[in-house]
Amino acid sequence: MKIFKTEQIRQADAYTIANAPISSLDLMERASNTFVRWFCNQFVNTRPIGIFCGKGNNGGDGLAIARLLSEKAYQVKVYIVEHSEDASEDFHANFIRLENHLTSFKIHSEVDLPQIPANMVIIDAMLGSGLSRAATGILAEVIQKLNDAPNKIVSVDIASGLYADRQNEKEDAIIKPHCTVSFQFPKLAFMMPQNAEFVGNWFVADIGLSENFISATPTSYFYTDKSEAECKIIPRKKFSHKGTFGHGLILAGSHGKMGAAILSGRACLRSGIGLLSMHIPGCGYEIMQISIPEAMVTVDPDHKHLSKLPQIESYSAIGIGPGVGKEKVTVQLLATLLKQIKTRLLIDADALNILSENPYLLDHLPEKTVLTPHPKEFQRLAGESKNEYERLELARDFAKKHKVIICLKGANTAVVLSNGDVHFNSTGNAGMATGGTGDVLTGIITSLLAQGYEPEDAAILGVYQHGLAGDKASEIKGQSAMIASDVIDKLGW
Ligand SMILES: NC(=O)C1=CN([C@@H]2O[C@H](COP(=O)(O)OP(=O)(O)OC[C@H]3O[C@@H](n4cnc5c(N)ncnc54)[C@H](O)[C@@H]3O)[C@@H](O)[C@H]2O)[C@@H](O)CC1
Ligand SMILES: Nc1ncnc2c1ncn2[C@@H]1O[C@H](COP(=O)(O)OP(=O)(O)O)[C@@H](O)[C@H]1O
Ligand SMILES: [K+]
Repeated sequence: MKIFKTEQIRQADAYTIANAPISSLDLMERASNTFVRWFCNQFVNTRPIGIFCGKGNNGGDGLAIARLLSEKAYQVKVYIVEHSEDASEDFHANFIRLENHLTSFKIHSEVDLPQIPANMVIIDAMLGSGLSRAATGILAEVIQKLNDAPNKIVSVDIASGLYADRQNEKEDAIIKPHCTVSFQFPKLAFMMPQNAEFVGNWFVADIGLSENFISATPTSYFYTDKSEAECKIIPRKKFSHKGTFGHGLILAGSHGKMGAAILSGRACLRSGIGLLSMHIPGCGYEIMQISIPEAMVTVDPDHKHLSKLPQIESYSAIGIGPGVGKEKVTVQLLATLLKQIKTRLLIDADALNILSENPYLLDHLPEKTVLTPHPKEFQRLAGESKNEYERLELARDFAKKHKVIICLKGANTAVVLSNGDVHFNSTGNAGMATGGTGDVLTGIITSLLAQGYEPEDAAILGVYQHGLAGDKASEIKGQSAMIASDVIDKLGW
């Protein structure tokens, strides 16, 4: 699914109005109807509804929603926050339509603020994607009051006060909704961890903007949903054999960290690879043979750390990093690997930290190497950033400069391609914030690379499958009890 910036959403709006054709008022009616259909599935009509409207088109939506809900026998109270003398045309039109149904209450100043019954559901339609400056004055006061109340809040299109695609200041007044119903596209703001409390659960309501415009308009931001992930899967053919699915090599583990090697190896085998070899330090030999009988093992001459690169010519993909540490001998091994490698490569964990501490190695990264840093590893690699928008831009610049693919891990992992495109992931949950889940991701993506998936697809699909397995694991174990091995158990499609 594409993610458009505010300006492009406005253009999609205008294009649809001109070409559908449909009047802008009818488009607002359609959007409001879509919202109302969603709302009626969530909330019964015995609960009182309070709709807080601004005076732009977001407020116009609020007025239309008020009328449509009252037609469905909801008890609706409409409050208009008088932040400006002027109102948009469609706000006016909906204000007139509403007059026959309901009286509205104007909020000019703090004294006009209503008492809010505890069971009232609040619909936030004060400011939408037209936000051009921070909410101040009476808007900020209403936002503060609603945030302080215990009531459920549903934001129309986007929380009032939240910029759709740029950074807010810390002190900005922004609604903290329980959920947001966004028109046609998710907003870039929804992908940023720092905005979690200003988004809540979010849903996309298809309001029928022009398909032609959407498909013809380029964007750098995407959201990987089920259908997009599934269409990347290459089916296994009936007469295929283990040679069809590649032979991967994972270099992982050190004394005390053999678990990382085992997790990545198991995940790799559970993701469809034909053959897997593990290169590990001497101390891990028996552990590995017993834990993963399906994997072949090459043993490093060093007992505790990886020090010597094995023969690598025969592998279709190589993954390196989980639990390897940063010993000098391991730095040397990575440098040799970068010089010799001719196949697909994934670099994770301490192997990324080695890159950060030896930046000359970055010049030797093969094109389309997949890097899987968590935020701290990324910071070591690419430097500090003031906020998550800046971090994303830093990742895009880094990926373009070094022609690599970066999986910036976290909720909504951002897969940043070497052309600067960003694919945010839709799966996964906070139960995955536990040691070893990153090693599992290394195994999955290495497996897909070995099977011949293009690195872009291996990264996007691997991240999706990892999160999906995490979601299945959390259904059974719950988020607190699940561990990385549970994620591996739930792999497969
Ligand atoms: N294609 C779409 O996405 C559609 C959008 N619609 C609605 O239209 C909204 C956008 O409407 P508008 O562009 O009128 O903008 P808003 O309703 O978000 O903002 C209203 C007006 O307030 C002013 N304003 C901005 N920031 C302010 C602030 N901090 N304090 C006071 N005033 C401020 C601006 O001049 C803006 O035009 C969307 O969020 C959505 O709810 C729907 O009606 C129909 C279709
Ligand atoms: N809150 C979350 N929601 C979704 N996924 C998460 C969350 N927290 C962590 N994850 C996922 O779990 C993995 C953690 O990786 P990492 O930090 O490298 O762990 P480790 O080094 O212990 O293996 C990443 O793939 C990340 O996207
Ligand atoms: K809103």
